[in-house]
Amino acid sequence: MRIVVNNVEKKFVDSKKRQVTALQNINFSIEEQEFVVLVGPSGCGKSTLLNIVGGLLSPSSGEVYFEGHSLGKEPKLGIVFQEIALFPWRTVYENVVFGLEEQGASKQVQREKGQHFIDMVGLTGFESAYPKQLSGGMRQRAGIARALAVEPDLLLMDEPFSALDAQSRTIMQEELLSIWNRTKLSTLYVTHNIQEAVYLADRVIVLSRHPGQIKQVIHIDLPKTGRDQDQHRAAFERYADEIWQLIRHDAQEALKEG
Ligand SMILES: Nc1ncnc2c1ncn2[C@@H]1O[C@H](COP(=O)(O)OP(=O)(O)OP(=O)(O)O)[C@@H](O)[C@H]1O
Repeated sequence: MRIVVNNVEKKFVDSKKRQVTALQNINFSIEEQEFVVLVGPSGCGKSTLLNIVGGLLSPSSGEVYFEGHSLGKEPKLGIVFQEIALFPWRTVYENVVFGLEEQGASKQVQREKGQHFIDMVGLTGFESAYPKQLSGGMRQRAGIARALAVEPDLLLMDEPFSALDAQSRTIMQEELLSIWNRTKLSTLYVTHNIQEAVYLADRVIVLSRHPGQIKQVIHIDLPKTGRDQDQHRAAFERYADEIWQLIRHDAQEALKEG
């Protein structure tokens, strides 16, 4: 399935009743089994765009559609946010199977799929733990398992590791890539971390701000595994530098505006 974002524009009214154009003229697609990363400075509209693709916000104009999707059947989405919205009163297992329950899956299907994805994210043995008993990284793993459990057509991730310390973040990036290599889910991933974008993406979409527009699209022509190995270091840094040069000015402006 292919996800098409066609001429999307989003306007908000700010606290001073002024109209703000958060996104303008946004056109791109996410191909089947493609990992697309949206990158850009603070306030460029990354989260707004992800929420529009996920149907959580409506565009002011334009549309998002799922090509090759059977009519009458809603596409399934898996969403992972920065602050994982796990239910505190549910165990890891109960959180992971939440979407399956909503879909009306049988208890047996819930058990099989729930355990499969708990194992996949490395939480075997923590099925009965409650979110408050887990580290930040483990909570994100549970959130990812919950998103994967519904076997989504599209996985949406909004800065899923930004609240983690640097080491946990690196480990989670590696694990996400390994999970992705097994599931090959079409993914839209938001970050303002350039290294993360180059490490994960098939394609990086760089947004500019005021209004948020697509500044450039960069294909990362590196193998999907081992991008951090020595032989790819020079190319990796070239991509990272190219993206930084595109963002630099906007990032400085964003900083001045606080
Ligand atoms: N509900 C809202 N009402 C008014 N303005 C909004 C609303 N949501 C977002 N905006 C504005 O739209 C623009 C884009 O915001 P958005 O949160 O999508 O950016 P972002 O790139 O995800 O930022 P960050 O990296 O800081 O999370 C900003 O100028 C923001 O202030």
